[in-house]
Amino acid sequence: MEKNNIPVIDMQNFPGNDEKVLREALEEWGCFRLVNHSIPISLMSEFKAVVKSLFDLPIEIKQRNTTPLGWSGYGTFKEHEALTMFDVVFPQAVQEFCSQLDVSDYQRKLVIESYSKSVMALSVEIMEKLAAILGVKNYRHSFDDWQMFLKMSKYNFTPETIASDCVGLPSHVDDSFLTILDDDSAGLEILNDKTGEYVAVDPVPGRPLVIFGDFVTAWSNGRFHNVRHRVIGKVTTGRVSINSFLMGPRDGPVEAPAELVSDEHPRLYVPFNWEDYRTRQYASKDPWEGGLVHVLAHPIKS
Ligand SMILES: O=C(O)CCC(=O)C(=O)O
Ligand SMILES: [Fe+2]
Repeated sequence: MEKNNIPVIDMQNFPGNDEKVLREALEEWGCFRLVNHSIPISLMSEFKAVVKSLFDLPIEIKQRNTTPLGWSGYGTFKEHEALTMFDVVFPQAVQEFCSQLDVSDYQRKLVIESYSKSVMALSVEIMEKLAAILGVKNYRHSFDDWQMFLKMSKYNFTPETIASDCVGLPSHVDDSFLTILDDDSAGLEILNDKTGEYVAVDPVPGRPLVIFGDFVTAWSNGRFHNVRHRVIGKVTTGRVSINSFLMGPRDGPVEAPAELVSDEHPRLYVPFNWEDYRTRQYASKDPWEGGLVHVLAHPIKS
């Protein structure tokens, strides 16, 4: 556990004591810090350096970054600009991103492709552990075909915006199963539901943070927690963060597997397609409010 109480999971301690820690992290926090994981630390820092260099490109080049998803690609929001690489399971998708931004073959092969593979493999490993904890067998071998996208963000805070307690990204829950956030960006805060207070998540080099989103709550039939979080202005050096979002099945809905539904635990959420869910969130009046309320199996009558 860290000084702010955020659980720390050792990926090598399975089976072992960390199964219990992982369960508690999911039931209480909706996030945890990772140690002894499979992404090489040198690759994390090389990838970060490449991402920083992409943000230094002229705006006309950054604007070439588009994806098949209407709501992603290069965009700006207040102090924040973002690039997206969609569907990292496919080398063609990585290639497409790299050609949009004139990335060299060296950087593509040795850094961007390697990082994408590595972060996807780690997400699959985490999902397998979640399935094992819940006793879910049907999903065990199919996570590696799930869709994942990478959102790279740069926050251009100034001394003035920092002094005015600037929120770089408002409080929200992720529309994802899980999000792996790279290791060294100050300013992230997560909400501790028990105390109702935000907790600062300090950067720890080599130790990414895993954040659970709405889809894990739906899939686990309410057993696992998602977590509200936000980014506040702390540094003026251009805060760059890399978010790897594991979205869900390629050809099927997000739904609680049969093992998790019973008379005692009736289905809480109707099955949904993750892309429709996200599209609705983006179109909604308040996209920062969680979207689970729209997929309740028994909507609350007003
Ligand atoms: O930049 C960060 O640290 C977090 C960003 C985030 O929460 C998001 O993009 O969903
Ligand atoms: Fe987020």
